[in-house]
Amino acid sequence: MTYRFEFRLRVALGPKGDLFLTSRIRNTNTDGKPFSFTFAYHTYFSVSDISEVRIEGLETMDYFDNLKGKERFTEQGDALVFESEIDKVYLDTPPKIAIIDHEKKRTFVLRKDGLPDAVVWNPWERRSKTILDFGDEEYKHMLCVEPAAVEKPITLKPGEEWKGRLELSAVPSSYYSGQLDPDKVLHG
Ligand SMILES: O=P(O)(O)OC[C@H]1O[C@@H](O)[C@H](O)[C@@H](O)[C@@H]1O
Repeated sequence: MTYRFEFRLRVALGPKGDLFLTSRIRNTNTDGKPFSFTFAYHTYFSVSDISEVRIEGLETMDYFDNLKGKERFTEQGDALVFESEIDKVYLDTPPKIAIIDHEKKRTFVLRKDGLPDAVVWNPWERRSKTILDFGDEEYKHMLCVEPAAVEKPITLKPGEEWKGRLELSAVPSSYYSGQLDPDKVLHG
């Protein structure tokens, strides 16, 4: 089935280097029909060493595990850490998520709106080798955290518009330096 829609992406850089991405999708069907879609910003973050980074903001969240037949689980531990392939869709996530890179003394802060879910993906060693445009060792230095609307597709009637906003900031500090209170990052 084909649909007419308009997609607008606004990319803006703030004075401190913050990146603002605003997507707008409008149903421009002339036949009166609604349409549904899912959406994700496939944002790849550069990290020092995947085994040393952690994500705060997703602990205790429910997720679908794409590596286990999309079964639903609940995250138990503290911050998320990584030691093998991951492809999970976290559901109803908070508006702020932090990727803490202790070695680089840098934290990425994601602020999102209109994007309830968050995909977390790293192909790790074995799968990396099957991805043509992905170097065999690159998985060590990247992490995808993708603000998304995937669990519940968005449905737009003709004329209706959806907006999904993402703000990315890199904070030149670390959790341990004391300059960055994780609680303030996530809830401030
Ligand atoms: O290569 P892309 O489009 O950035 O996608 C990478 C990954 O993105 C994730 O959203 C998917 O859950 C993975 O299965 C996928 O492989």
